[in-house]
Amino acid sequence: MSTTTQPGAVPPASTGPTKGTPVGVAYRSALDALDAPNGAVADLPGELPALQQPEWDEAELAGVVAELSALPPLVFAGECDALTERLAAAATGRAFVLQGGDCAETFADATADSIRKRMRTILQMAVVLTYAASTPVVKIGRLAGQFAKPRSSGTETRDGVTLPAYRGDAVNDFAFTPEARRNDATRLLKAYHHSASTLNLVRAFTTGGEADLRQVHTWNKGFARNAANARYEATARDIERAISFMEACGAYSDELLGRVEFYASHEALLLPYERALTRTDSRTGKLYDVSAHFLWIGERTRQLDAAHVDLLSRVRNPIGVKLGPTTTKDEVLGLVDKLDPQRRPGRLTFITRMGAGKIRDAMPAVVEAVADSGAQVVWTCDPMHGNTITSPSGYKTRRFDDVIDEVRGFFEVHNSLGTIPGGLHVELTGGDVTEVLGGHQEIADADLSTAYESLCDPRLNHQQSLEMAFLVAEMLQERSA
Ligand SMILES: O=C[C@H](O)[C@H](O)COP(=O)(O)O
Ligand SMILES: C=C(OP(=O)(O)O)C(=O)O
Repeated sequence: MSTTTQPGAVPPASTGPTKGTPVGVAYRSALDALDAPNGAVADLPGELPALQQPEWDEAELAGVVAELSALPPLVFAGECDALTERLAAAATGRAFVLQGGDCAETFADATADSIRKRMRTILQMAVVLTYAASTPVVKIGRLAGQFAKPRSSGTETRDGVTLPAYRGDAVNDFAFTPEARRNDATRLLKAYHHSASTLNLVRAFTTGGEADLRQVHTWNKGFARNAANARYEATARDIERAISFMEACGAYSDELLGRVEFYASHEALLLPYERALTRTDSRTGKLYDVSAHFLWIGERTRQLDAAHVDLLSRVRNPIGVKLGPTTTKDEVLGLVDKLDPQRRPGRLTFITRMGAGKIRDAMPAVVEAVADSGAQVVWTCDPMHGNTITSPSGYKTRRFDDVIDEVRGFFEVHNSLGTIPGGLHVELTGGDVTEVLGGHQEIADADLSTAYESLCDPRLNHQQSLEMAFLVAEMLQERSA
C-alpha cells in the first residue's frame, strides 16, 4: 500500500498508530494554584500524571500562559450555569442534547462560511428532533475551541520518515515537515483568538436573526439538493405553518422566536491552556473554566488520579467524560464521586462511545451502577469514536450504518433499563465532504478521496447529518411516547 499525504489517509498498518501509546508529563504547579473543590483546601494534589500533553519549549510556554491568563474570558460563568440547568432537564428526559461539530477545528476553516454552515447544520438537526419529538433540544457546538487532539501514537511515519503526530492546530501544523510538526506554544494564543472570533460570530448568528425560527427555511440555503434536504424542506414548511398559526393567535413574540441558546464546547485536553482560562467568578467566588461553556475529558485522559479529572473537578462548568467499551463500574462510580460529589443535576454528562458491536453488552452494567449511586447524570451517545475503521484504500473512516446502529443500541439499553437516553454527540460538518461511508449517497471506499478534508477523524457531511437527525427523531419519539 502506498502512503499518501492527504488528510484522513492513514499510514500503512505496520507504521500506523499504536493504541494506548500515551504522551505524558507530570503536571503540578498550575494545578496547585487552584482552589481545592468544595472549599477543602487541605487536599491539594502533588504531582499528577497528565497524559497526551505535548512537550513544549518551557520558556515559550510560560510567556504564552502569562499572556493567556491576562486575556478576557471567552464565556460568562452565568451562561455555564444556564447550560447546567438545561442539562439537568436532559437528565430527566425533559430535553435532549445535541452536541456536534468538527473532530478538529482548524484555524484556516474558522471562516464565516464554514462557521455558518456548521451552525445551520446543527440548527437544522435540532429543529428536526424538536419537531418530531416535541422535546426541547439543548444545542452545543464542538466549536470555538476544539483545536487539540489526543492521539493513539506520538509519532507518524510516512515513506520511512517519522515525525511527531499532528495534535491539532493549537499544538502544531498538519503539513508533514519537521518544522510544521514542531510543538509551538504560541499556537495556544492563536487558538484563543480563533475561538474568540468564532464565538463572536456564533453569538451574532444566534441573537441577530440568523437563527430566528422563522428562518427555518433559509437554513437549508447553500446546501446541495438531495433527499434529506427535501425531507427537511417539508418539515420546515410544517413548522412555518405552525408558527404562522401561533403568531396569528398572538402566542409568539420576537423574544421567543428570534434567538436561540447555543453553547460552545471542546475537549479540555491542553492543561496549560485550560488552566490559564480558569478564573474565579466575581459573582460567586467559584472557579470556572471560561474557555467554553462545556468541557469534556476524553477516553484517553479520564484516569481518576490524574490531572485532567483533577482540573475539571475544581471548576463549576457542566462537564462531560467519554466512556469507552472497557469502562468498569468502579471507574464510573469513582468519576461520579470525584466530579459530582454534590450530585448536582446537569453537572455531569457521560458520553458513551463504545462501538455498535459492543454497546449493548458493555453499557448496561455501567448505567445501572450510576443509577444505583443516585447521581442524576446526562447520558449521551457518541456513535463515532467506537466505530472508526481503516478502509481498504487506507482512509480512516466510519460506516454510517454502524453509527446509526450504535445510537439504536444506546436507546435500546436505556429503554430496557428505564433510564434516560439524553442526547447525541457527533462529529459533523456543514460541507459536502466524503469521509463517512454509506448514507443515502452510498459513499463507497472509492469515493472517500473525492472530498476527504478532516485532518483527524471522519465527519458526517451535511446530508448524512440530516439523515441521522430524522432517524434519531424516530427513536426519540419512541422515548417520549
Ligand atoms: O478524535 C479522537 C482522537 O483524537 C482520534 O480518534 C485519535 O486518532 P488516532 O488513533 O489516529 O491517533
Ligand atoms: C478524542 C475524542 O474522543 P474520545 O476521547 O472518545 O476518543 C473526541 O471526541 O475528539
